[in-house]
Amino acid sequence: MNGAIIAAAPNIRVAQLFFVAPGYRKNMSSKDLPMRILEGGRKRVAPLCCTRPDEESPDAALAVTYNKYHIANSVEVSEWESGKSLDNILENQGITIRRRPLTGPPAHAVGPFEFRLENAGNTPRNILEKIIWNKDVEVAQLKERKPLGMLAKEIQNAPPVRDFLGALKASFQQTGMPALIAEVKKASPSRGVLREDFDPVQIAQTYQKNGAACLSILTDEKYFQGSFENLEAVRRAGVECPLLCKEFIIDAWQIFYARSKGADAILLIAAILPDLDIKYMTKICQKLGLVALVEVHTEREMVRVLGIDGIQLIGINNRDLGTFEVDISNTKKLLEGERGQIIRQKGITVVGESGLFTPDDIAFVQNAGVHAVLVGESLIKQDDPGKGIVQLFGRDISS
Ligand SMILES: O=C(O)c1ccccc1NCC(=O)[C@H](O)[C@H](O)COP(=O)(O)O
Repeated sequence: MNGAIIAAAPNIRVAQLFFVAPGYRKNMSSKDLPMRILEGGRKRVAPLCCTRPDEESPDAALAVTYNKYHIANSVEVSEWESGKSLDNILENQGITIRRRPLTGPPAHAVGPFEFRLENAGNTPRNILEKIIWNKDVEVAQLKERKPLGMLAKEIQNAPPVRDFLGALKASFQQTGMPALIAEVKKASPSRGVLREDFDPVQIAQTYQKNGAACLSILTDEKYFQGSFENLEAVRRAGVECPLLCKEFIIDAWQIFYARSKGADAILLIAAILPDLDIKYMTKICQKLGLVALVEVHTEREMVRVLGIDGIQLIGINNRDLGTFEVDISNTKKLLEGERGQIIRQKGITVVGESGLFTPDDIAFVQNAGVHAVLVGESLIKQDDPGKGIVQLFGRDISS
C-alpha cells in the first residue's frame, strides 16, 4: 500500500481511511496534505487543490496542478476528519444531488436468480442524480485508461485555447443584443431526440455563419447522445467560434480531458459541486487558459457562487435539472436586488440558459441583465438552424 494511514473516521457508514502519499509528510500543514480517501476499497479523489504561488512557468504549474490536484483545503480536511461524508458536505451547502453510493443495491440470491433490492439510499432520486452517478462510473473507467500524466502530455499537442469570454463580450458590444452560445444538442433527457439528421460539424458551421459568438457542444453520450468526438470534429473542421465542453464535471480530470479535446471553456454546475470544488476547478481552468461557465439555478446557488473569487462567467439555468421545469423568469429573479448589484460591481458576464424560443424571450432576459444566451432546442429543431437564429433574435445578428 502506497502511503501511511494518518487517521480513521469511524462514524462513517463505510470506513474511510486517510492516506498521506510518500514524500509529503515533512514540513506541511494540514492545508497542504495530499489526501486520498479510501472508502470500502474504492479510492475517491476529493477535494481538490490550488497550485502554490511559486510555480512560475506554465508547464511547472500544470505539472503541480495535476500531480497535486487531490490536495485538500484545511476546512474540508477538518470536515472529513470530523467524520463528515462528501454527502454531508454537499448537504451543508444546500446541494441535494448526492454522490453515488459505494455499493449498488445489495444482491439477494433466490435459487438460480439474483436480484437487487432498491431503496431510497441506493437509487437516484431524480434525473440529475442519475446522470451524476452514471458519470462517476464513466469517469473512473476513463481515468484508468488515461491517467492524468498521459493527459497532460496530450494537452501539449491540443489546439490552442481561444478566448471564449472575449468572444461573448465582443458580440454583445457589436450587436447590442445578448451574445449567442448556440448548442450542438442531439437529444436531451427532457425532450428525447431533438434532431434525427444530426451532423455536428455542419450544424456548428451554420451556427457560426449566422452569428453565434460561441458554441456549446454536449459531450455526454448516455443522456444527450453527444460525444467528445463531436467536440474534436468541430474543432478540427476549423470552426472559429470558441467551444464550451458541455459536460457534467465532478472530477478535475474531466477538465484536463476537455482541454485535450480542444475545449475553450467548461461548465461547472453549482447544483452538484461544493464551493471548494468550484474554487479549485476554476483555478485549474485558469492554469489551462480555459474559462469556466459556472451554472446556477437557485438564489442560494447564486449567493454561493458570488462568494467565490475569480468567477468571470455565470450561467443562470431556467431549467430545473432535477424536475425539467423551465421558467425564464428565473433569470430575472436571480438578477434582482443585491445579487445583480454584486454582479455589476464585479463585472461578471451573465448567460441566460434554456427555454428561449422567441425575440420576446431574448428581450426579457436582456432586460433582466444578461449579456449572453445559451440556446439549444429552439435552434436545433429547425430545418435550417441558421434561420432559427434569425427567428429567435428577430433579426440577422451575423453582421
Ligand atoms: O435539456 C435537458 O433536458 C437537461 C436535462 C438534465 C440536465 C441538463 C439538461 N440540459 C442542459 C441544458 O441546460 C440545456 O441543454 C441548455 O441550457 C439549452 O437549453 P434549451 O435551449 O432549452 O435546449
